[in-house]
Parts: sequence; C-alpha cells; structure tokens
Amino acid sequence: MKENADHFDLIVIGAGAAGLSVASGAAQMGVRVALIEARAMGGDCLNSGCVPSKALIAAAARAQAMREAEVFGIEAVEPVVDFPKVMEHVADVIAQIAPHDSQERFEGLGVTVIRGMARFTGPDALEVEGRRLTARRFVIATGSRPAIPPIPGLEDAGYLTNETIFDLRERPRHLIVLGGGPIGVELAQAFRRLGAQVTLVEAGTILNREDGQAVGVLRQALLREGVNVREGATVQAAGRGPDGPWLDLDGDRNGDRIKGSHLLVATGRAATVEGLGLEAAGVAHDRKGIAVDARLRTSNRRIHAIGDVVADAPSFTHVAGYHAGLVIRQAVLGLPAKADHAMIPRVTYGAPELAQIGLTEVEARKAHERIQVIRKDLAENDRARADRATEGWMKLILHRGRPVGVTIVAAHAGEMLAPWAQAMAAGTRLSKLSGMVLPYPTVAELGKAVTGTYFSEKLFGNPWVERVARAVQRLVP
Ligand SMILES: Cc1cc2nc3c(=O)[nH]c(=O)nc-3n(C[C@H](O)[C@H](O)[C@H](O)COP(=O)(O)OP(=O)(O)OC[C@H]3O[C@@H](n4cnc5c(N)ncnc54)[C@H](O)[C@@H]3O)c2cc1C
Ligand SMILES: NC(=O)c1ccc[n+]([C@@H]2O[C@H](COP(=O)([O-])OP(=O)(O)OC[C@H]3O[C@@H](n4cnc5c(N)ncnc54)[C@H](O)[C@@H]3O)[C@@H](O)[C@H]2O)c1
Repeated sequence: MKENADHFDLIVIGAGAAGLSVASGAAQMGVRVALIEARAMGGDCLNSGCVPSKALIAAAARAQAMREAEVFGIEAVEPVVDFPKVMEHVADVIAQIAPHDSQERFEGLGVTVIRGMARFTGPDALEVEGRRLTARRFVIATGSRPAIPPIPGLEDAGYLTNETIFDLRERPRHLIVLGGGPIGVELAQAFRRLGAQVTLVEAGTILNREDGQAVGVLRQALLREGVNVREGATVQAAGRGPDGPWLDLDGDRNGDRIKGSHLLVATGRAATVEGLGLEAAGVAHDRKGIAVDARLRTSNRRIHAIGDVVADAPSFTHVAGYHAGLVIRQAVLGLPAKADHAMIPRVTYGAPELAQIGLTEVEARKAHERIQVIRKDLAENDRARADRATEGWMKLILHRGRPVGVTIVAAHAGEMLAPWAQAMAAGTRLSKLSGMVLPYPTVAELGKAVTGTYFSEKLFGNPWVERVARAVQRLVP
C-alpha cells in the first residue's frame, strides 16, 4: 500500500444521497474514506429535489384543504398565502435535515471530506483543487442535472429549473411548466394550490411511464384545480416579452402563444459526467450516463458508479441508497451483490399520489400471456370515506397467483404501497397477506381487501369447497 497521506481505501465523488450513504457505511466499518463534493453537501435530494418539493407540496395541501373544508361542515375559504413564508418553511425543512448530511457529521464518522471538483487523472488517481489523491477503489456518485431542450430562444426567455425554483421569494403570477414528468406534475399542482396561475406543457402525455388509468385520475384533479394541462404540445420557440417568458406551441392547437411570468423547465435529467476526466480513468459512458454491469462496476473494475449518474437506472433517492448498500457489500465486505431494478417502487407526489411497484397492467400484458387484475376502489374503504378522500383505487396484477405489479392512485398511495414493496421483496405469499390482521379503519386495509377478493373468487360459489363445507357440517360435532 502507498504510504501517502492522500491515499485512501475508497474515494467517493459526490455527497448526494448515493455518495453519502456509501461514505458513512464504509467509514463506520473502518475503511479509510475520502468524500469529495463540489457544491452543497446533500446533493439534489436535500437541496433542490425531494425535500424542498415535498415541503412545498405539504404547504400546498394545507391551502387546498381550506378551499375544500365545506364537506366537513367547516366554511371553505380562499387561503391567504404568504408566499415568502411558505418558502421560509421550505428552507427551514432543508435546514432541519441538513445536519444529517453535513461535513461536520461525516468528519465525525471518520470520513475525510474534501470540497471541490474532482477530476480523474488516471485509472487510480484524481485531482481536487490541485491536490492529488489515490485510492484502491472509487465510487462515482455525481448525480444528474436538469436537461435543457434545444428550443430556439429558450436562453433569452430565461427559465427556472429545480436548482433555482426553490429560491423564489415572490409567487409567480403565471408559471409555465415545461415537461409533464414527476417534477413538472408535482410542482405544477403545488404552485397552483398556492395561488399561481399554472400552464403545464407536455410534448406527449403527462407521466407517460405510469398506468394510463391512474394518470387519468390525477389529470382530472389537475384540471379540476385549474391547472391548464397542454398535452401533445410541441414548443416551436421561446422568448421574453415585457411581462415575462413566452412559448409558441404547435400541436394540439395551432400556433398559439403562452405568456407567463415565470418558466420552469422540467424536461428530464442528464447525468453529471462533464469535467470528471472519465477518459483518463478508462470509464465508459454515453449521453445517458456511466455504463455499469449488474454489480455496478464501470469499465474500470476498480470504479463503481451509483445513483443518478448510472445509465438506465431509475433516478430516485431510494435507488441511490440501494446502490450504496450493494457497493458496500462488495467493496467493503468482499461479498457479491447484483443490482435488480425490477422491484423498485416509485411514487409521484401529486394529489392524489400515484404509486407503482413492479409491472403496470400494460407491461404485464406484454410480458405474460395470462394475468389477473383485481381492482378495488377507495370508495369502498371506511377510512377513506371518513376522510372524504375516496378518489382513487388500487390495482393488483397477478401472474399465476403471484403479485407482479401494484398500482395505487390515492391520497396516501405512497404509504399504502410500502407494505406491498416489503411483501414483494420478501416474496410473501398472497395467503399470508390476506391472513394478516390490520388495524381498522386504515386505508391500508384496501390492500387486504384486494387479496380477500382474490381468495373469495376462488372460495365462494366453488362446488368443491361447498362439498367440503357440507361434509364438515355433517361430520364435525
Ligand atoms: C425536484 C425533484 C424532486 C425529486 N423528488 C424525489 C422524490 O420525491 N423521491 C425520490 O426518490 N427521488 C426524487 N428525486 C430524485 C432524487 O433527487 C435523485 O434521484 C437523487 O438525488 C440522486 O442522488 P445522487 O446521489 O445520485 O445524485 P445527487 O443528489 O445529484 O448528488 C451528486 C453530487 O455530486 C456532486 N458532484 C458532481 N460532480 C462532481 C465532481 N466532479 N466533483 C465533486 N462533486 C461532484 C454534485 O454537486 C452533487 O452534490 C427528485 C429530484 C428532483 C430534481
Ligand atoms: N416523486 C419522485 O420520486 C420524483 C419527483 C421528481 C423527480 N423524480 C426523478 O427525477 C426524474 C426527472 O424528472 P423529470 O420530470 O424532469 O423528467 P422525466 O424525464 O420523467 O419527464 C420529462 C417530461 O418532459 C417531457 N418533455 C421533454 N422535452 C420536452 C419539450 N421540449 N417540450 C415539452 N415536453 C417535453 C417528456 O415528454 C417527459 O414527459 C424522474 O424521472 C424521477 O426519476 C422523482
């Protein structure tokens, strides 16, 4: 081993969800770790992603609840939204979580934290701010950035991204959101609920990876709440007028111009690979990110890549954490570990939320000749009735009696999905799930009701079961 102060067992580049998880796990198991971060500790999720967006959504939900109070016998009112205070709340939530990801905490765990841009100079060496570091192994966890589409005039129009929108302290009068993926949909609805006029512009259909029927429920909610949803809209050009940015659309309606006060671009992500010196390190990558094998190794076997920077991996914080665990198993404990993205859950935090694990119905029909789909509406659930939140449903997709997918559209779909994620990861049989006693009244009971339907279809009206039951009545005292 090189007796050099700047030699480490493991160097991690990027202190976002992925890099932080590897660094803390490895350091706590006695490995000499360096963690390099060019910008804010915590990366996208803490500073400009999950955390601020969910805090904003929470404030927006409070505002909406005031508009919808009538049904509970409480006078509905149009809320007075103090937008700067809402954004203070968002900043405060970030500040509360930040110590967990801070340089001080990681140094306390024994990690050497180095601030600056890392650039590989060779297969086992890199440079940060003129300092040379070497290591036995590296982990690239440099995440992703907003991908900006090549629309003529977009730079002149001026736009926000997830990296700047949470710095706003003045409520947009009219926010144009370009892109109807999870970022666009979540933020469009939140800003609308906080009192902005919102136009959501999407080239195809919103949330196009998700179950179309579930998206339909969310789309109706967006429209009902006054989000102007423009799907199938191609943006020809953008520019800036005296009052703010505009987009010229061509598609569903010919040649119309949308004028807003602010424009948010949420048209996808690009892996952060520029300036990393990946060629010097012998790490293959393309437009989609860094290529890895099932063990998350790059073309340089001593370098792993994890999180958003990985080509073709789902971009979620829980995936970043999952990848980190797999790398720790291999690089720290010497155990084999392979990534499997088939059972990664995902939730779009609209109102209602849209949650998915495994195959959607359409995907399952393509993958298997025969599937069974059982759907139960929230309107049948007592807690949902009491909460006046009966919009939505759950769909269980089965192949040969085993769950291959679950889709939920409901106010708390993410929480409702969690036990299914556990059950599907553990391979729990449906009979075990249907035999479980759940607290009443909870919306989670809808999941049990679905499994109940599966078994009642098999048991009720079945001549064999009826014969057995009659025999038992005769023979058992
Ligand atoms: C608005 C929004 C909402 C989201 N909501 C959710 C959600 O609700 N749930 C969910 O699961 N996911 C959500 N995501 C996705 C989630 O934020 C990402 O999947 C996650 O942050 C990826 O973590 P990461 O560690 O791979 O990358 P990042 O968090 O991007 O971290 C990478 C870090 O590397 C640093 N870096 C880059 N290059 C270098 C270099 N050369 N040298 C040193 N440092 C470098 C960067 O500065 C950054 O801090 C959301 C994303 C956005 C944008
Ligand atoms: N709740 C969550 O877990 C959550 C929330 C936000 C983001 N994320 C993660 O971040 C990723 C990125 O989110 P995103 O919403 O930016 O990207 P996305 O790729 O999921 O969606 C981008 C959308 O923009 C549209 N689009 C692209 N170019 C366009 C153009 N020129 N004009 C009009 N529409 C255009 C696409 O058709 C697509 O629907 C997500 O895929 C997800 O993995 C997760």
